[in-house]
Amino acid sequence: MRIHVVDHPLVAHKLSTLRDRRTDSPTFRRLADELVTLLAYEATRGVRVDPVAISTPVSETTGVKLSYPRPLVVPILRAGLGMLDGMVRLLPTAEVGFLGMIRNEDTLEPSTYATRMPDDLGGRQAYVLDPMLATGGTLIAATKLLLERGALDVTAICLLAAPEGVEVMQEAFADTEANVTVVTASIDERLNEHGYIVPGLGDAGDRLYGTAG
Ligand SMILES: O=P(O)(O)OC[C@H]1O[C@H](OP(=O)(O)OP(=O)(O)O)[C@H](O)[C@@H]1O
Ligand SMILES: O=c1cc[nH]c(=O)[nH]1
Ligand SMILES: [Mg+2]
Repeated sequence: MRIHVVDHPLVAHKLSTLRDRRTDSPTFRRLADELVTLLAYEATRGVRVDPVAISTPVSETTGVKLSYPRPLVVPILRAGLGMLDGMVRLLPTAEVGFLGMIRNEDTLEPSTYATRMPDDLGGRQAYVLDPMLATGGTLIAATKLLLERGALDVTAICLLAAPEGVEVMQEAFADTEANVTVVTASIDERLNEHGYIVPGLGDAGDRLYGTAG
């Protein structure tokens, strides 16, 4: 598995405001949207394109267009939904599939409560959206499901990652032939005893949707 930390002052600036506990939900949503577009620029570096002949007003030349089959974008509900608009702004022709997953607050084990995407992902490049890679349980399960359905490669865009989650992802996909990549704005210090990323940003879903109580 490949991990890419996007090192850019604009990303660091937006992430700092996102982390701040005083940032309200509307601002949090806007920043998450802006950040995913910046991360997606790096994450799509390997998106497949085909050559295409074009005529400019001056001459004939060769350009490129996205290959078929189209890329598949998969937000992991609920928090990943806050990253969807920012992603499809960059890849407007992508197909979108949905995975609803929640991790148990006591065991930290993920469970899947909704799956809505093509059964056959043969030849598809998949982009998973989830703001938080914590223990890694959720992203491992999502990536396995996509690879089992035939995805050519899986690129996850996570706003934040914990070192523990990165390590288990690396172990889980060490022998996988398909390319698995995680693109993130930061690898934080650690997980706390509740499985939350430190310093992190708290519960991404609660902060996006105003359910923090
Ligand atoms: O790496 P892990 O330890 O598996 O944790 C990460 C998961 O936890 C959060 O979702 P959550 O279960 O809070 O669901 P939500 O998006 O509905 O809030 C987050 O959005 C990831 O999906
Ligand atoms: O820090 C964390 C860990 C998991 N899920 C979150 O929303 N935040
Ligand atoms: Mg949550």
